[in-house]
Amino acid sequence: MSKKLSLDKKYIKVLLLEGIHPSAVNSFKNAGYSNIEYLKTALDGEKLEQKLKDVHMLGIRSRTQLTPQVLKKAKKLFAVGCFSIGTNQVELMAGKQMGIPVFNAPFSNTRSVAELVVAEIIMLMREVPSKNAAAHRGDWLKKVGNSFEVRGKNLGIVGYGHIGSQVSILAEALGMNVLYFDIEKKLSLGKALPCESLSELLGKSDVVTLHVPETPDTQKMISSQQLALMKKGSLLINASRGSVVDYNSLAEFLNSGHLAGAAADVFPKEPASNTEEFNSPLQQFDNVILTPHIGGSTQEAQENIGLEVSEKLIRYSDNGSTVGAVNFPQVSIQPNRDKQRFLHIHQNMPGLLKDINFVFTNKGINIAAQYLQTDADIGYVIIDAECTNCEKILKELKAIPHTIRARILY
Ligand SMILES: NC(=O)c1ccc[n+]([C@@H]2O[C@H](COP(=O)([O-])OP(=O)(O)OC[C@H]3O[C@@H](n4cnc5c(N)ncnc54)[C@H](O)[C@@H]3O)[C@@H](O)[C@H]2O)c1
Ligand SMILES: O=C(O)CC[C@@H](O)C(=O)O
Repeated sequence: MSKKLSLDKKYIKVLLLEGIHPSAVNSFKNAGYSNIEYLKTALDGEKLEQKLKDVHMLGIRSRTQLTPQVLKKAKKLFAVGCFSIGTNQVELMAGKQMGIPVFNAPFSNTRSVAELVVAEIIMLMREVPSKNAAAHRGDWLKKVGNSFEVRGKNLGIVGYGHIGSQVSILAEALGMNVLYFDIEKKLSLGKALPCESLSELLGKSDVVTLHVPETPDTQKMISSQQLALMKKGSLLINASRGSVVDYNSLAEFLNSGHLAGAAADVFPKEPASNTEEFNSPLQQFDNVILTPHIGGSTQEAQENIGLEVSEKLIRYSDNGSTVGAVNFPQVSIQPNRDKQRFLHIHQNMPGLLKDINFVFTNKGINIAAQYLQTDADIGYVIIDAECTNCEKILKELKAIPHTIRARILY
């Protein structure tokens, strides 16, 4: 066995923000990490930058914004875990250019979101939100009004990914006709039918539900123009991201009665903690369900996310594996404790691997195994070598032009 070279786990600082499920803390502890700080809230600005100064691994949910400026100041940060599906809160390209892989949990809360959406479809179709609000004020609204069964109604799903497709199955079990629109070709589940365009879907649906990621293309993808295409008396549900819908326009269409109701779980500006005030132009409407970004907030989902993301961070920290990273070349690798393991992250330039190998071959050091993956921007190589002068080797690896980061793992 080699002598111990890497940073001892007790010195690897893990910071978990935003009340991540305690399953993550247990998972780090079980893997030998003891330097863990756990906060219930998000941090921003100066407070976040100060806190990150000595942090090696950071866990966040959807509220902590990791901008290039914040990342640049976090000199020791070597990995980020988003304990969520969305990763739009992190500047992924900046992270990559700084050699920081970002991991997430792409599946663990999808069922929870789908269940909430199905519940909201039924509640909105039965006008429960406005009847409930009236009852709280002492008014008794016992009338059929515009209450309908969901059976036989058209549900339009925008974004037929992990969540959209589960909503599709559940809604079809309730007797709804499912239509969907996705920019990618998707396998239709059950009897669901694809639409050629967003406009086609909007014009045909009694309820529209949004399940797209936040991207430049999805910014305000539902605004006045699209709302005007929706059927009179139809419903809109947004549990994707706040930036996807122009809520001022939605408020106008609710005001005019063109839309019969809506549900929103996500907002362009969400409070950083439960003590901050929440404001939205939708607050004036009894026929709108407002929830505080809790689509994925169930015990089942949060426990699974805690385990899934912490395990990805631990595998990267322990072995160098980047499987599941959303901004990094993926290297799947097992530990090889009989050798010394080096990680080298560099800008993807021709000839760099030759320079890296020269550091070893020039000293007659045997490279036992090498794993390289690249993307258009960076290269990530793991080298298992048999060396005695590892610190010197590391120094030379760091000195290679276009190196972003180099470390000895063990
Ligand atoms: N409310 C919550 O608590 C909560 C929880 C989980 C996820 N989310 C949000 O839901 C989003 C979707 O989650 P998912 O797991 O289904 O993601 P996914 O990646 O599995 O599916 C997203 C789908 O949207 C499609 N898409 C992308 N851009 C599109 C466009 N312009 N028009 C039409 N389709 C487009 C993609 O091709 C993909 O099929 C996440 O990105 C996240 O922002 C919210
Ligand atoms: O946990 C949260 O803050 C919500 C995360 C959710 O929107 C997701 O993208 O998974």
